[in-house]
Amino acid sequence: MQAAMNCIPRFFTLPLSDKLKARGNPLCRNWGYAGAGAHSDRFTANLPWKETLSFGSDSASSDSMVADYFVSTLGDGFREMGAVYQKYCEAMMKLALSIMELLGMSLGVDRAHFREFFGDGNSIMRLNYYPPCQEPELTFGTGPHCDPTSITILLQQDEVDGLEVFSRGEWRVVRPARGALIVNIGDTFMVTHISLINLCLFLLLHEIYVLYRANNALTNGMYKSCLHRAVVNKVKERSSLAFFLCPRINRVVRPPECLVNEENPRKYPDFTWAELFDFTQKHYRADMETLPTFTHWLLSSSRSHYSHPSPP
Ligand SMILES: C=C1C[C@]23C[C@H]1CC[C@H]2[C@]1(C)CCC[C@@](C)(C(=O)O)[C@H]1[C@@H]3C(=O)O
Ligand SMILES: O=C(O)CCC(=O)C(=O)O
Ligand SMILES: [Fe+2]
Repeated sequence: MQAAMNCIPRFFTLPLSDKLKARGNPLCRNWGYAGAGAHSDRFTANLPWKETLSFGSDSASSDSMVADYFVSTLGDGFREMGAVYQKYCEAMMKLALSIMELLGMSLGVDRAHFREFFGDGNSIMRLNYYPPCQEPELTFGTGPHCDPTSITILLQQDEVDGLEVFSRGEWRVVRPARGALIVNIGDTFMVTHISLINLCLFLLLHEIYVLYRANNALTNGMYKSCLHRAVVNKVKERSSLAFFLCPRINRVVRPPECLVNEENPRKYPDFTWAELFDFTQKHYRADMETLPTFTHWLLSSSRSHYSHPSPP
């Protein structure tokens, strides 16, 4: 984990000409380097005070996808960095699937259920780099949002506050703890009537702080996903590593039968992860209202709902 954290400033302090080699990607518009005032090609206001490098991490498609991305995009001089992030993404995927197994056990479904649902997923790895800002009160590193993805495993740089979660009516600092990972649950994933205490105890034993309030498509409207943000400061740069677990791009997101009944009718239409992801990339900047806004957008489109052809 430390090697992965140390590589962040090594990349972002490169000359801009080197970083721009990673801008854009033919495979996925979300991948690549987004420069100072990230996403200026996508948004015209409230640009986040950060630079990011995002890339795919699909264990199913190749066992050297991340390493290959760094060498093919940035050159042979980045072979070692690619190897560090290849290993890091493999470890995050392994952890994420174990968390999914735990959630499956807590839900009373077969422990392989979510492992299979996400095992061939199109996950995203993102390096966040937040330079110091002279007027931090006028901007955000990453504005208030719920991750549209399924779960996020976040590693924060030590000793620099930045991550905040909205809980019990106020913004609360999630203080970095050496060696700790933070797991937050996003719009796509389901956390249902599960004994979250057990989940927290399990994860805390592994020094993983679980930020949850999750409801989402697969929960059929029972909880809200974790609202969080990253603030910046005048003095210290800050880095973070976000591993976003996602299902396969064409996987249909729908709640299990046991969550839908007369008292609890379907609240979200069937949709594929590609539809939600594309919505956040082409039509709407993910915030705390992404899922309801997406649902309204989807229902007002002509596509038939609730009856997506069953996934391949
Ligand atoms: C699917 C994604 C879109 C974002 C990266 C991943 C999960 C988190 C999303 C994001 C960070 C939420 C805040 C707004 C955003 C535009 C950002 O600040 O980067 C979002 C990402 C994105 O759309 O690139
Ligand atoms: O940098 C952080 O602490 C949070 C980043 C985040 O929320 C994100 O990238 O989705
Ligand atoms: Fe986030």
